[in-house]
This record gives sequence, C-alpha cells and structure tokens, in this order.
Amino acid sequence: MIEVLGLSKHYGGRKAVDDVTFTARPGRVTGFLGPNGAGKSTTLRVLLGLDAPTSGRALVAGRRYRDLAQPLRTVGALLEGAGPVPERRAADHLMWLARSNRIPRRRVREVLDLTGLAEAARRRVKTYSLGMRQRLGIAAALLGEPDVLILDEPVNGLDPDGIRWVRDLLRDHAASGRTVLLSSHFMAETAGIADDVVIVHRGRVVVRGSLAEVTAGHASLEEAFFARTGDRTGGPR
Ligand SMILES: Nc1ncnc2c1ncn2[C@@H]1O[C@H](COP(=O)(O)OP(=O)(O)OP(=O)(O)O)[C@@H](O)[C@H]1O
Repeated sequence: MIEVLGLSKHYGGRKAVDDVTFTARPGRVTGFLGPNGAGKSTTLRVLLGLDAPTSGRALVAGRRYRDLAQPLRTVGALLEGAGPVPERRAADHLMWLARSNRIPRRRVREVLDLTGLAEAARRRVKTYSLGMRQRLGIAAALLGEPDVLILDEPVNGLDPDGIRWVRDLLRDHAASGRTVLLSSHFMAETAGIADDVVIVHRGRVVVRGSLAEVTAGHASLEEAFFARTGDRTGGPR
C-alpha cells in the first residue's frame, strides 16, 4: 500500500507538488500519469526518502521510507537517472545491493534470470544498451521480493517484446496481491497496464479513480486528460 496525503513540495516559489493525495492499493497496478514537469518524479523522490516534503506525508506500507527497517525488502524502485556506477559489472552491483540489505545471494541469480540478463551479468554496465539498463534497474527493484514496486518510466528504451515483458511482470506482481505504482507520461501505454490511475498536472491531481471511471465518456485516457486540463500541448509549463 502507498499513501500520499496532502503532499506538497516547493522549490523556492515553485510548487512542484501541490497538495497531492492518492492511494495505490495492493492487488492493483496504479498508473501515476502527467506531462513533463507535472510533479511525478518529485512525488516519487519524497516517497523514497530522497527528498523531504514541504508539508504532508508519503507512506509506504504505513511508514515513511526512512523508518523502514529493511527498505529493499519492502519497496523496490526504479528511478530515472539512478543507475549503478557505469564501471561496475551488473552482477557485482546486484551482489552489493543484496549484501547491504541482507538478501540471500541466490536471489541475485534469480533476478538476473527473471530479467533476461544472466548471460550479460559479468559485463560492465557502461556497455549495456538503454533497454538492458532498464532491465538491470528492474532486477534491482525486484531483488528484495518487495510488496511494493515503484517504477518511473519502466518501458523507456525497451523494444515491443520488452514492453510486453514489463507489462506481464507488473500484472503478475499485482495479481499476487502486491502494490505497483507506475509513473509515466505515456498515457496510451499505461492505459494498457493500469487498473487505477492518478493524473497530475502542474503539481496537482486532476483526476483519480479506476481506469474505467476516469475514461468513462472519453475515447481514451489521453482524451480524458485533455478534457480535464484543456492542455493539448503536453509540454512543460
Ligand atoms: N531540485 C529541483 N529544484 C527546483 N525545481 C525542481 C527540482 N526538481 C523538480 N523541480 C521542478 O518541479 C516541477 C516538477 O518536476 P518533476 O520532475 O517532479 O516532474 P515530472 O512529472 O517527473 O516530469 P518528467 O516526466 O519530465 O520527469 C518542474 O517544474 C521542475 O522543474
């Protein structure tokens, strides 16, 4: 379960996140959507303890991230730009993460198999394609067998097979009663994965609910977004 309650984050005079409230429930994939600059990454950074809120709360499994005893076992995350040191070998990176979170070594082999990286595990990360880096990020997120997954643009750089693989992975994770929060600015792609959606625009939630509720009366999720914001540019403010 993820609970974001009246969350605000201001940078100087700029309200990057402005009184955002939503819940991502177990057994569901929740799409966290909005155009560039809407405040998605800022919200995820606060959820993951990388930034302090100006006000409000962001809880994972009922606690602030920094109060979790073994964070990787509770929440696995993929954040843009938060990859390993390029000189590192993928297997060493995962082994280091496992050791520092008391995760058994065998789990490293499992996530490498799960993400299709077993054969490339001894290669340095700097030789990886964008898609392979995404897979490695997802491997790291899965390492602690967490109840909660938080993924920022997980299909970025993946080919159609890779996109389908991520979709199945996230659906399976939710089907086993766990929580998935999937952040993206790709409305159409996310509509194919999510059960629930939360759409943010200029730091505020413009709509949230089940995919069916939000899209009711609109041709697509994108149209539902445009209808509520009047913003057809999709660009940052
Ligand atoms: N460290 C920071 N200092 C100042 N402003 C920031 C900082 N981080 C984010 N912002 C601003 O906050 C707003 C929200 O940014 P954020 O990165 O959260 O949006 P986003 O929805 O994740 O966008 P994208 O899809 O492009 O990643 C933007 O206007 C951004 O410029």
